[in-house]
Parts: sequence; structure tokens; C-alpha cells
Amino acid sequence: MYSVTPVNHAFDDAIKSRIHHKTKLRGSLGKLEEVALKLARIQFKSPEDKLAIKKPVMLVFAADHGVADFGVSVGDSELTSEMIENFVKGGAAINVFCRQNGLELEVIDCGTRHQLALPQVVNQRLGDATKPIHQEEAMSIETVFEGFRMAKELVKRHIYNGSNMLAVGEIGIGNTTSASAVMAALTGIPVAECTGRGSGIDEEALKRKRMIVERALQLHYANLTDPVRVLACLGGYEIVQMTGAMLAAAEFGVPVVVDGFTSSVAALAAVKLAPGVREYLIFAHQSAVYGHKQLLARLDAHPMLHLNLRLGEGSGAALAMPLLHSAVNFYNEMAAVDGVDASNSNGTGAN
Ligand SMILES: Cc1cc2ncn([C@H]3O[C@H](COP(=O)(O)O)[C@@H](O)[C@H]3O)c2cc1C
Ligand SMILES: O=C(O)c1cccnc1
Repeated sequence: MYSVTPVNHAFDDAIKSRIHHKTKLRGSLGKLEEVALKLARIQFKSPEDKLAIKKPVMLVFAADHGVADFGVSVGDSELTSEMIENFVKGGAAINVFCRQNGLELEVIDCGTRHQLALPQVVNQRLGDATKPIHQEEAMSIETVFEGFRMAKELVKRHIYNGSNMLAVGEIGIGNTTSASAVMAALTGIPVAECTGRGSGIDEEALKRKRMIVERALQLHYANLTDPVRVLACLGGYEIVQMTGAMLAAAEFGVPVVVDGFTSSVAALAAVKLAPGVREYLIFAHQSAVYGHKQLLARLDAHPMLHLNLRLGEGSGAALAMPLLHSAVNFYNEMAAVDGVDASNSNGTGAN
């Protein structure tokens, strides 16, 4: 049902050999070498090909959450739309980093409470806000599939327009409550370990947030049997569409740069639905949000950056972009040393 284009491992030896023949110490470019290999597996039709990043796009998925009315965030739902206005005006952190690092930014309204009449925002609304997850199902199963369908159309449009790299981010007051619940349901990790301070709530609000996530898991216990049901019971419209975007990107053979905690939860859902998606995901950073470290470990992800970011919006993914360009450029442009024994190419660093 979820078709993923398998990445190509046939040139692995040739690509590794090329990396190890560069004029550098063996393994010395660390994670940049891993990224180059990963991109080559996705992009190469022949071992002589060069890597390329073309028209990278940052997709910021926005939505509101019924659970935001229950004191789980520093803000209320109006802030989601205020931030969207900020994105359109170009004044948010994500605007600055996208401008700086050559990413096109597109904002997608997946279902906000205060709909804005802004032509710059893509309308993929699945509703006004999800239902409070500790009281009822966030959305129907049909809505999850509708979200996947919409996300796929969006991804297809960008790929047909020439993009070969996507990044995902999000905005949605209350969405780390939903994301924590989805993480707990998909991993079995205790709620307290999946639930942190999100936008920066105090101790009392954190206790409340954990109780709400606990209650949501108890309420839906019998229905949390597969990732789609988990998303329907506990998810958010933006989380669903991020999951759908990653599934679609893997189907079309394009990598996705994943941002922080909430985006990584969507990545986990996508990987649970179609394990082959994992080879298309590049994890940008480990956020300061409690739970992200464990989540990344579950995904066997070793992100490039540890900057103590805790923003979301796609900020960490945008900040990782220059490193992705460096991975591509070292692979394409560095000179090769003659006479190095390629059979030793699995070595990891001289020291
Ligand atoms: C002004 C403001 C700007 C943001 N930009 C990203 N987030 C981040 O915080 C929210 C998730 O945290 P929580 O679950 O605690 O609400 C999301 O909107 C996320 O993108 C923001 C949050 C706020 C308040
Ligand atoms: O890491 C994240 O993605 C994050 C952190 C805080 C708030 N919202 C998102």
C-alpha cells in the first residue's frame, strides 16, 4: 500500500572507495561521508555520477490542537495563526534561516482554528483543529488518509517543479502533547519519558501535560493497534501531513531533512508504516526537548547538529542545509589520491 522506491546499494563499494580516495584522512569527514553515501544511494544511476541538491524546499505544516485548551503550552491556538502571518511577512526564525541557506519556504495550513485569507499559504485543511486527544479521537481514519493524499500531491508538485530535496517543519500550539502521545503509543516508552516542556511550560503544566497524555493513551488503548489508528486517535493534522510527505518523498525517490521532536515523531510513524522510508531521512539535529534523544535512538538516527534548539518550525533542518551542501561538494570536488588500496575502504578514520 505504501510503495517506497528502494535506494540503490549496488554502487556502495564504488562510492565508499571514491570517498576514501579523497585527499584526506580516511573517515575524517565523519557524518558528511555518511550523508554523501546516503544521497548517492538515492540519486545515482551510475557510480560516476555527481551528487546534486536542486531547488531544496522547506515545507512547514501548520495546524491547531483541541488539547491546547487544557493548559499544555505556553501559548494558545491564536498564536499558530499569528506565527503563520509572521512566516508570510518573512519575520520568523525559519524565514531567516531559509533565506540564508537557499531554501524555498512553503507554509501549508493543514487545519488551523483561525483561518487566514492569505494567498501565500497553501490550503490543505483537514478541519479547524483536532479534537482533544484525552477526550475523543483527534480525527477519523478517513481524515488521516485524506491528509496523506494531500501531502502526496504537494510533494509531487515540488518534485515535478525540479526539487530533489525536501525539508519538513511544523507550527501548531499544543502539538508536542500530541507528538508525545504518538511517540509513547508507537514505541511503548513510558509517557513521562516521551513528554517534555515543548514550548517551555513550567513544572505544574508539565505534570498536567503528562497526565493528559497518560489519559489519552488509556482512553484509546484498544485502538492503538497500527500507526494509522495511532495518528487518528492521538495525532494532529500537521503531524499526519508530515508523515504523508515523508511517505510520498520515499515513493518518488527524494530525501527529506527532518527537523526536531514533532517532525521526528512524524518520521517514526512513516517508518513504522513503510520501513524503507528510513533510507530517505536525514535527521538534522537533536533538539533540547526531552524525549527527542530517545526517539532518535529508536530511529537509529545520529543527527548532524546538537545546538540545544527547541523551536520547531523547521529551524534545525534549515540550519543543517550548509552541511548537506558541504557533503555534496566534498564528494564532487575534492581531488583523489592515486594508488590508495580501495579494498581497505571500510576503515573509519586514521586515529
Ligand atoms: C510563539 C511561538 C512560536 C513558535 N514557533 C515554533 N513553536 C513550537 O512550539 C509549538 C509546540 O510546543 P507546545 O506543544 O508547547 O505548544 C509548535 O508550534 C512548535 O512549532 C512555537 C511556539 C510558540 C508559542
Ligand atoms: O524540537 C522540536 O521540534 C520542538 C521543540 C519545542 C517546541 N516545538 C517543537
